Amino acid sequence: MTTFPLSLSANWLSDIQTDDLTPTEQEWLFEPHSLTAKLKSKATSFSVKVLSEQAFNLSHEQQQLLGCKTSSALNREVLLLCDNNPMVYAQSWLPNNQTHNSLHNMGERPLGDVIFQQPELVRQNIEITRFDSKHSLQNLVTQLNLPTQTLLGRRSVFSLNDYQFLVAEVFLPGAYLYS
Ligand SMILES: C=C(O[C@@H]1C=C(C(=O)O)C=C[C@H]1O)C(=O)O
Repeated sequence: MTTFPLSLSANWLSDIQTDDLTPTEQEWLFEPHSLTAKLKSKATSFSVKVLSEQAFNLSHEQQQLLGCKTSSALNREVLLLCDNNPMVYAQSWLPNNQTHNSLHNMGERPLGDVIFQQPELVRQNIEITRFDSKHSLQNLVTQLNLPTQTLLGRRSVFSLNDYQFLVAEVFLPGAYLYS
């Protein structure tokens, strides 16, 4: 039985040694625009499977990352699928805010299709990490019948005017980034 939210506890680095990454890994990890759009450009069909969407308090680290006084947030966890193959596990943290609940209850619409349409969107720096074969994330990989392997992930804080939210993405085995 999977308990959400999944832990993405890791050593997130904003200055990872890029010479440890292949050009393809760098291309995907540092993609500044919508990952949804990039995946759609590679696939015949694209879909979002919502794994969990729930009210959940931000951790102290997340509150610091977001400069957020409140801890209450909406946690959203999805799979992004290309041609019905799960490519990315994404976890977003949307602080509760009277003015910005437009990103709540997105259902199977990808966040990226909404936020990248907004000219005021600002993406702060992208942090990268690796999840080794012992990380608890591998339970999801096994449930998806995918092979255990070291996984690459990225996360960044986005701002829409004075509203900050956190998006993390983990590239699953078989993702284009590993090709
Ligand atoms: C932020 C984006 O939205 C994508 C879609 C998400 C969702 O629907 O929950 C979450 C993270 C992203 O992979 C993007 O396309 O870059």
